[in-house]
Amino acid sequence: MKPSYLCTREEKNVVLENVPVTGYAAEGKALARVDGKVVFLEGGVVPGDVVDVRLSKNKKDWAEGKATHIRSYSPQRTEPFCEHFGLCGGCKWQMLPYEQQMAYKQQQVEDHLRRIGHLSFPPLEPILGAEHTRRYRNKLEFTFSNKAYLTDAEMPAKGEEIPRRNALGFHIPRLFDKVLDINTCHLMEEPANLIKNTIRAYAEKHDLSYYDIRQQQGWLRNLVLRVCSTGEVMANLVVHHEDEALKGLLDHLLEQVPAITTLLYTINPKKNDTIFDLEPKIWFGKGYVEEKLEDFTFKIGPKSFFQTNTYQGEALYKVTREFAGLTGKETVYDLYCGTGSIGIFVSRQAKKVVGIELIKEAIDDAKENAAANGVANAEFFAGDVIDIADDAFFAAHGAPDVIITDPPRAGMHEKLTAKLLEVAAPRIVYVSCNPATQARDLALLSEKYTIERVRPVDMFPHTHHIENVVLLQRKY
Ligand SMILES: C[S@@+](CC[C@H](N)C(=O)[O-])C[C@H]1O[C@@H](n2cnc3c(N)ncnc32)[C@H](O)[C@@H]1O
Repeated sequence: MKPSYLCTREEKNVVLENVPVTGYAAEGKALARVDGKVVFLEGGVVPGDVVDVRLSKNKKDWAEGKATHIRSYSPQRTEPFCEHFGLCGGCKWQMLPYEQQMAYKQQQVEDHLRRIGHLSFPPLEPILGAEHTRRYRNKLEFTFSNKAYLTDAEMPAKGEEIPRRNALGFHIPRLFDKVLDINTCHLMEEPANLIKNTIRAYAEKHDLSYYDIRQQQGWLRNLVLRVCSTGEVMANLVVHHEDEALKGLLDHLLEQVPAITTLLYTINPKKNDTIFDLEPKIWFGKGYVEEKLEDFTFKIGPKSFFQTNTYQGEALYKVTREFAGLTGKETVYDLYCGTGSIGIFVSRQAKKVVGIELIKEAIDDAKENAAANGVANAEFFAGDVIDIADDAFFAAHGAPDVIITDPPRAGMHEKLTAKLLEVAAPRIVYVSCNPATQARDLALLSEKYTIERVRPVDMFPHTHHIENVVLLQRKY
């Protein structure tokens, strides 16, 4: 049967054979076209592969499925570097050479601006790639589970009992209680793996229980690590309850890993793993670490937000500052400012910086970071940007010359884009971690603005994620 016939019917579980993969779509899904219909593909395939696909969704204009068999491999492919490739949810693009990953990311930004935003824009400036393509994250969170994910090869025959194994690693996407045991992760500098493996060896030797999230039983829950470019290392061990085993474990860890500069533990008796509403306790050290962007120092506590790739974070902020075109005379608004890092980074080139952020603790950090860096021309305000940035606020703090906006993945609220059109600052620099919502927002802003510059920045090599910076200039 010809694939085209199968694909034109709206049936699920259809298998298409010999499908050439042609590109990437949003969210890192590979893409094929079968008889004019777009097919989104999962299953670790890359453009140039020819695959068989089992469809899980089959609509009139598009379908979705998983590659069940790779008939021929793309010449673009390269050998993945990680032993956990294919199971772990991170570094999914490592079978593509880095140059190729960047080309796809750049293409994706361009496609979104064109197809979603229907925008006119100048040629994109070359994507700013990373020098550190591995071990680039300053934060990682590992999970303990008494239910290790078992590969097909490890699964017993039908009818036999499924063996139980402990795991310390990452959640398997879409399987909330299954954790993939990670031996070596390539996302963070050492001593990240050493810390993780030291704790695991001690826990196994002393028979310490790993948490069972379904049964709500067990002791060891999470391990949050920060390894900073400054050399500082913070570990926060999350356990279910106070226990006498804690002292032995933490002291052993400090002895084995002298590079740890601060060690904390957090008691989490809750059903879920979030620790933002819990108070970590300091076991050793000052209780926080410091990161540097140029010569600015940022204090990072166990609950603080900070760009997870310090090197590319700095690169992103440099592009943002360059696009802002500051001369020292401008009033700059930093919307969605987090812990104020962009605002602080541009403060020396601005007359004044005004930051707005939803999370109060982040604003507390922003104020502290500004003071610690001797930044006296920045003010930070906590609250929803839609509520705060009203006429009275702009009147009180001054008409903006430049607005920098860095919203979460969902992009800006329509009310905010409407407000930005009303305020009509001469320049807007839009930093985005989701070019799809950015393109949507830019289309609204195009009523009064033209796109002057576009530059993608790669913050997360080997993933499909992409950051994009756009400079908008008021038309009149
Ligand atoms: C992509 S982060 C940007 C952080 C910051 N610019 C940086 O570079 O570290 C988006 C931020 O927007 C904040 N946020 C989300 N919704 C918001 C809202 N409605 N009003 C103000 N801030 C919001 C989040 O808490 C988060 O800190």
